[in-house]
Amino acid sequence: MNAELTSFLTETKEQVEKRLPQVFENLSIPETLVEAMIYSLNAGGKRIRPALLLGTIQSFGKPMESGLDVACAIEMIHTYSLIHDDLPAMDDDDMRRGKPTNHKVYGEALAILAGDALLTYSFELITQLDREDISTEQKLLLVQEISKAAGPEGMVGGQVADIEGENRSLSLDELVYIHQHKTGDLLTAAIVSGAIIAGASKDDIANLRMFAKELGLMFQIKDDILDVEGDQDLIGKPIGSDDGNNKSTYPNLLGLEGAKKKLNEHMSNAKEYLYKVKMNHGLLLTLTNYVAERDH
Ligand SMILES: CC(C)=CCC/C(C)=C/COP(=O)(O)OP(=O)(O)O
Ligand SMILES: C=C(C)CCOP(=O)(O)OP(=O)(O)O
Repeated sequence: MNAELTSFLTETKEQVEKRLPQVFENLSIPETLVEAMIYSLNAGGKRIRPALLLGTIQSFGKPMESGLDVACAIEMIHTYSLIHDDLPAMDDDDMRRGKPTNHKVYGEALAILAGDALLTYSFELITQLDREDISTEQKLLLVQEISKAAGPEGMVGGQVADIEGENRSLSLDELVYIHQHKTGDLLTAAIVSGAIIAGASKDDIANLRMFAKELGLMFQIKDDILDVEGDQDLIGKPIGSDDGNNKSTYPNLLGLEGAKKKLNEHMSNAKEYLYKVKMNHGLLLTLTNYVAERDH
């Protein structure tokens, strides 16, 4: 990873991790609930969605600070999805981000409710934004974009298709549907939200959306590849869990080399769309390379 990207990822991670606990201050919440929410939020993670959102704002020459709370909101939605994905009714995983999963520490009921609270509070946070540089119309666009990405047509729909696809072999089209919605849509929402906050034009948003769709596929294909050849200590959970859960993955369907070839094809497509956007491309290009080359 180049030094500039390392410092960008470190800086955005630090900003988000400082802000996240602050957004729960002065709220009247049962102590165990806030503890369970903060447990998973604090458990680490690459914070790639906040980095993409903030990086998009910066690439349009606007102050990243304007997107900090929305970046936190999207990280809260992502964290809820991981808490629920790990539940016994879903992937039944014991470890996440190098720590016991939320339900292992707090029990299933509280894990479900901590996820629910993270999801709902994320939207409360966006509607409460009080900044001169974000209009009411922009807030409405953000809520529309993010709720659609997280909801039945987005991440939830993708997760249902993923569960229904277990124990049978899927076609590539079916797998693309799952990857795009389960993973790609929230990553897309992060990038498009950055563009909305930066006041980007409709054309630029449309091209960024196409870029993000390709990036979302890349992200999950790489996750599948890491599940085969990654390092357990870096990933923070056992490798081979996709096989254990009888999931169809790119490496299962196309072989490891075939999966890597697809990853590269989507990377080329992503960069083509990115070059069409009127912005400074450098940062999002390096983030695209990072998605393909990351080790966890
Ligand atoms: C509505 C819900 C609960 C959505 C979950 C979405 C999601 C991306 C789960 C992780 O996928 P994964 O199982 O492929 O990733 P990991 O290998 O990290 O568990
Ligand atoms: C969508 C997928 C593949 C689940 C894991 O997401 P990340 O790889 O972003 O997980 P963290 O870094 O946030 O733990």
